Amino acid sequence: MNEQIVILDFGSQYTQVIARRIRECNVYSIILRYDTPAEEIAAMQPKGLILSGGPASVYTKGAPQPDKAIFDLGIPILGICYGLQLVAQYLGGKVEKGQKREYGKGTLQVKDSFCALFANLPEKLQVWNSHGDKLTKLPRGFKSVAITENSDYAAIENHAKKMYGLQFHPEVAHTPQGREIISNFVHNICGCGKLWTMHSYIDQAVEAIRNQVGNEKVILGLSGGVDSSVAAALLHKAIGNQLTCIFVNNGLLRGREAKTVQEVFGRHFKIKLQYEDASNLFLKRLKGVTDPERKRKIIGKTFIEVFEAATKRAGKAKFLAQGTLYPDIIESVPIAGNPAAMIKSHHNVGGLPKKMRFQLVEPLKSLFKDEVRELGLELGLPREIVLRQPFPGPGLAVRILGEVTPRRCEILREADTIVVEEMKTSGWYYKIWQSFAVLLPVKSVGVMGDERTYDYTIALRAVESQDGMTADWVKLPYDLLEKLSSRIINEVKGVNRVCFDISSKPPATIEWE
Ligand SMILES: Nc1ncnc2c1ncn2[C@@H]1O[C@H](COP(=O)(O)OP(=O)(O)OP(=O)(O)O)[C@@H](O)[C@H]1O
Ligand SMILES: O=c1[nH]c(=O)c2[nH+]cn([C@@H]3O[C@H](COP(=O)(O)O)[C@@H](O)[C@H]3O)c2[nH]1
Ligand SMILES: NC(=O)CC[C@H](N)C(=O)O
Ligand SMILES: [Mg+2]
Repeated sequence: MNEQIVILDFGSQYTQVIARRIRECNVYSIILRYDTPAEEIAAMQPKGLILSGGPASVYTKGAPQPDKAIFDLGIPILGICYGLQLVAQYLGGKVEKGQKREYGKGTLQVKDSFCALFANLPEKLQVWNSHGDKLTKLPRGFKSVAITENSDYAAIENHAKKMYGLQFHPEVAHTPQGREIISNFVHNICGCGKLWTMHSYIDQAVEAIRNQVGNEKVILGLSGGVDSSVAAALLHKAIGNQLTCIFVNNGLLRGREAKTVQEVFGRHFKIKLQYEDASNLFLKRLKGVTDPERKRKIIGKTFIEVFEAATKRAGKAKFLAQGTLYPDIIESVPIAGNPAAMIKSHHNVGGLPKKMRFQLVEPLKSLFKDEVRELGLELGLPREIVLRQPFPGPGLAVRILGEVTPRRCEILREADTIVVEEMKTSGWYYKIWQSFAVLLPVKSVGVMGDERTYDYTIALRAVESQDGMTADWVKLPYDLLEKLSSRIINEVKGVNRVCFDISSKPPATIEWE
């Protein structure tokens, strides 16, 4: 069993970030609901417990409370923000509504240089706060080990019980030395080694896959995206020829996508690859359709049809593998007023129905995206695949505004190829979340070689984002924009104008449809 740290989630928007930071310290961590019974936690034998932040106030009725028995497990506990307030309140301290919210940067002054949380750190640290409540009386047995401008209890400690609390957020990037604080907690206080690496994960995962699958056959839908590609490489390592990958060409792929997938997986890895060219069917069904949601629905439905027919041809298999990641399965605590309402019928497009007649193999379901990338590189997948930018399931169809026709696909594909090339050459491709071209259905007048043109417009989009939920447009250098514009207009027939999208999300979205 892995050494692990358990994080109880009280609804903080940063809970997953805490888990990732711990794993970056080469320690396995999992997130559980705040009310998970202490017995269940004890059975997992964690080396330490972290109580996350959360939007509630500990003194209000109905505020989320942990099973009180967690305080008697005898393992180190670190409370962050709401977590600190819980620890303090439970052990007899006092938490009240503060005079004003403390939000943003603050300076932490470490008062007790012997506190293990701040080992090897300077006396003054920049930290990031986001709270309105205030600890006004320390619980018995605790002392204050650090203060900020606004708080005498920015960090508290009960050395004997190994209980700690931080009023600020060590997990966010705005606390530059937060990583060291978390490392101090998991290594020095909880005594974890550095056992969690993608290299060691491979052996573990291979064994688990073999145990689950036995001699049965496994089918995997391979999109060429990061998740299914890494799943394919891992499964192939575990079960070799028992794996069949199905790759559907929906006619909406990028320039060399179909070739790359066949080269990398078929020729290089020698994975059994079933190539389904359904591009004509998809394009036929999209004919005349301009509504973005209808396009998505048609593509999603057609994909399932094609995939199901393909699995029948692949021969009898008991298992279907999926590249499900950890963030997909974390049962997070719903936060009141969460605005993640349905804006686009995402992320199920290209997905498969739950009720297919297979049992599931999900070898990536305990991993975060950055871990999946690292794993892919460990497994020998090319950087071109592992470090690629996200590409939406419905493909170029949501980047061709209005009707999707073979001719328009061709134009966008050529422009897109230029964008990818130039972004890579200039070094920007791997620095940002996404960069791509969008084909607008408007034509405008231009002049080329003394002749009048009346052609399409390409919009360029480049965004910076952490998770795709919010995004800022990237201020690409003018000379790069100039290069992109001149290459696209000169090389792509049918385009005589290039624009640059300077909208952030919200209120715009990343894709145009
Ligand atoms: N063109 C395709 N051919 C075969 N399978 C596909 C295709 N597109 C999607 N899939 C399958 O459907 C799953 C869900 O697709 P989706 O694009 O929504 O997921 P994803 O998280 O982007 O995964 P990936 O990074 O593997 O693309 C993929 O992981 C893959 O197994
Ligand atoms: O797998 C996917 N299937 C989809 O249907 C889909 N739609 C958008 N995206 C990607 O999601 C992120 C956010 O996109 P939006 O701001 O356009 O909603 C961006 O990274 C988009 O590229 C999709 N990914
Ligand atoms: N970020 C948090 O955990 C906030 C805790 C609590 N709701 C406060 O405002 O103080
Ligand atoms: Mg995908």
